[in-house]
Amino acid sequence: MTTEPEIRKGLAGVVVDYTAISKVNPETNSLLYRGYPVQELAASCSFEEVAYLLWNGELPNAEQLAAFAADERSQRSLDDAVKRVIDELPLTAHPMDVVRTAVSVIGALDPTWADASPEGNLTKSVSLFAKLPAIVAYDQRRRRGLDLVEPDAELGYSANFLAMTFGEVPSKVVVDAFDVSMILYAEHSFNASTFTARVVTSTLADLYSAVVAAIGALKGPLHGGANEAVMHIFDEIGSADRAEEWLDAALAEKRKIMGFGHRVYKNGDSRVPTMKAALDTLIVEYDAPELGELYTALDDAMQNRKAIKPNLDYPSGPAYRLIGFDTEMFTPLFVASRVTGWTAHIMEQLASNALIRPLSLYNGVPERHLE
Ligand SMILES: CC(=O)SCCNC(=O)CCNC(=O)[C@H](O)C(C)(C)COP(=O)(O)OP(=O)(O)OC[C@H]1O[C@@H](n2cnc3c(N)ncnc32)[C@H](O)[C@@H]1OP(=O)(O)O
Ligand SMILES: O=C([O-])CC(=O)C(=O)O
Repeated sequence: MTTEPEIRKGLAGVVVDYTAISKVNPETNSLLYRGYPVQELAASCSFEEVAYLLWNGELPNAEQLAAFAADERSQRSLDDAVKRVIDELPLTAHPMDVVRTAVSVIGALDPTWADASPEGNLTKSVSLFAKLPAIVAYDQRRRRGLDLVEPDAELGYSANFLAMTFGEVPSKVVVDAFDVSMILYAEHSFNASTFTARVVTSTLADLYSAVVAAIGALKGPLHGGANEAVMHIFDEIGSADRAEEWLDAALAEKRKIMGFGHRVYKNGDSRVPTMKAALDTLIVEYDAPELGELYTALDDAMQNRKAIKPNLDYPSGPAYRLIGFDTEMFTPLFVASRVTGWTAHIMEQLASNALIRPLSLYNGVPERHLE
């Protein structure tokens, strides 16, 4: 008698490989990047330092950081060919499609695309890290009928990102909150988009192909697209006093409440308290208490009805709204951050590669033959 193999839908609970990049521990509700708690990194480091850590395994010393920052700052501008392609894309294209296309064009223009050595892939990773803010900022501005703002090599990553988007550097509170969001979004083990990048890499396709595929996976509302979807929900609800009534109707319709729930964390996402604290600073900065009230009202109602905790997308959506980004730009912001984690995983996959090719159990029509 043959026993049927166990099928784990969605690979839930399946451990597929080792990683030394990050550890998600739902029991202790913690997240470590290269051994460091992400909360400590968010409190004491810049996003540039965290990117360096993810790629190199150690935090940079002052000299290494200066060299890394100079390298990043020198690569922030977009090639004219990339700008032209972005200009050609209609405004009906979702900003994630614009980012995906722009990264694809950058890959096609890179004559060293096939160099998959660790040095070659690190060079490509830093280049994408440096250019993604320009892509996102340019797309945000063109949607508002505004011209591109050139990068400023005097500014750090987040201050420059915001200056390229809004034409000026906002207050330190805003830059710091944005930087914290970039750090928190950077890496999260074998999530769907990172696993996608690893699957593509496992075929020995190039880094750009893996990143483009990962962007596609991140777009969906069950993954990165949830930060955008949270804001649509907030707009539907309108104000805190309507949250319970809205939630009951949504649950009665069997809707998934975006920004809540997680495949790995069942007792709350380790990053939420840090991002909620950053959101709170923005609520004060922009004098927007009603947004905080709505946040709390929906969260409280969700705990009463379903006891499902918020994930990182729940506080980051309203934070990006307050900073001034259009809602559909939120997931591209996630891309700008997660490109660090994706590329670290691409290099880790290549360092000990095995083609990723699981099995399936056939349940179609039995064997049959042409007459
Ligand atoms: C940065 C990130 O990518 S974090 C994730 C962002 N995604 C979201 O916020 C989308 C909303 N959340 C969800 O859809 C889910 O919680 C996921 C996809 C994130 C995780 O889902 P899974 O691990 O597959 O859990 P699953 O979907 O099986 O949920 C288990 C139960 O909780 C319910 N549930 C889970 N999340 C939610 C939610 N957000 N709203 C309503 N019910 C939910 C499910 O309906 C299911 O109920 P059932 O057992 O009665 O059918
Ligand atoms: O880990 C996951 O499944 C989703 C997530 O939170 C992330 O990618 O940051």
